[in-house]
Amino acid sequence: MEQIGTFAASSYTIRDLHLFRDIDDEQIAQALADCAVVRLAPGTTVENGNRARLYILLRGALAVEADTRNGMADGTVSKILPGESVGEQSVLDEAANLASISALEESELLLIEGELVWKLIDQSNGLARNLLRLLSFRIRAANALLRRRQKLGEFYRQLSMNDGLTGMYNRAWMNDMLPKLIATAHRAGTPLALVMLDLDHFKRFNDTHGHLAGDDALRAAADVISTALRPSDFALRYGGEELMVILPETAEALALMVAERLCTRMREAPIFRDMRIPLPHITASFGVAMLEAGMDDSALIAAADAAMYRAKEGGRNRVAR
Ligand SMILES: Nc1nc2c(ncn2[C@@H]2O[C@H](COP(=O)(O)OP(=O)(O)OP(=O)(O)O)[C@@H](O)[C@H]2O)c(=O)[nH]1
Repeated sequence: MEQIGTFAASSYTIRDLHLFRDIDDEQIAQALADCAVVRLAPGTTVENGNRARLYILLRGALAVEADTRNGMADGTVSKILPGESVGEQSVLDEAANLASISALEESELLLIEGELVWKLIDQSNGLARNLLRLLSFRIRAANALLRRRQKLGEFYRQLSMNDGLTGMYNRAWMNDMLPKLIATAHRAGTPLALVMLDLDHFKRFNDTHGHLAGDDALRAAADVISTALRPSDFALRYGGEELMVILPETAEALALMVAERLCTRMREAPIFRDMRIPLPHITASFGVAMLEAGMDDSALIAAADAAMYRAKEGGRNRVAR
């Protein structure tokens, strides 16, 4: 960063500076006359000497990266073009500018010390108004960025909580949610039922019709389950061909009825590899377990799993408890 002269001695005028737009004030031009104009070689960084300063780009282009020291930096880089300014917030905060400002190409900047900016604000309503406009624009842009990030975060969170093949919740979701649902049930003293189901002879289905047809069958099974539940129930893919249904506030008799209904719909659901040739129906074995006093998630899952194996042993395509 090399000082090449002063603003008065340069070929630039106050009209080149967006912050001073519509301010026709001779006094301001005079106040800026002695401000340094510096040149930055491409790739070099502004040395702000830990001061609050306003930089206005006169020529070239700058990249501004948010503060890299306070842990808030996330790689967002803004591009600054001629006439635009950097550092107005640090001047208003009277704090050193912690953003990293570097030249994308050979650039010239006007450097205005923080104290002078304050003096100019006292002198000119126009400057104060322009600064407010600029800050309001920055706040709006920052809010929009935040909203976009929130949406993206939510999108990735959902992606990590859902199974790619069936779209159902996955094991990660269950690890997070089942303990919470169990804690709520224990606290409120309401019943909670867990249904574990495993597709029958699925290895044979895969071996006979191919793995892609197996995937279709799994999707069909997920559809049967997901569409047959109340909005307050949850369905997820527990593992390979094992699915799970969580029924909060559901007593045993009702849970058994729900499981029977799912079992019937499963054996009746059509499965299509393509639209011409429907594949054989699939069935599943269902195990129902009720949350008992002192039970945690592992114990409840183990109980549902044991019930599901009883359904397998009992001949499959059935519900056991
Ligand atoms: N197509 C497909 N198959 C899967 C997927 N996940 C697990 N499987 C298959 O599911 C089959 C499960 O087989 P087993 O555990 O032997 O059980 P099964 O043949 O269903 O027999 P039973 O459970 O005793 O009725 C295996 O062949 C797995 O490859 C998947 O995402 N897609």
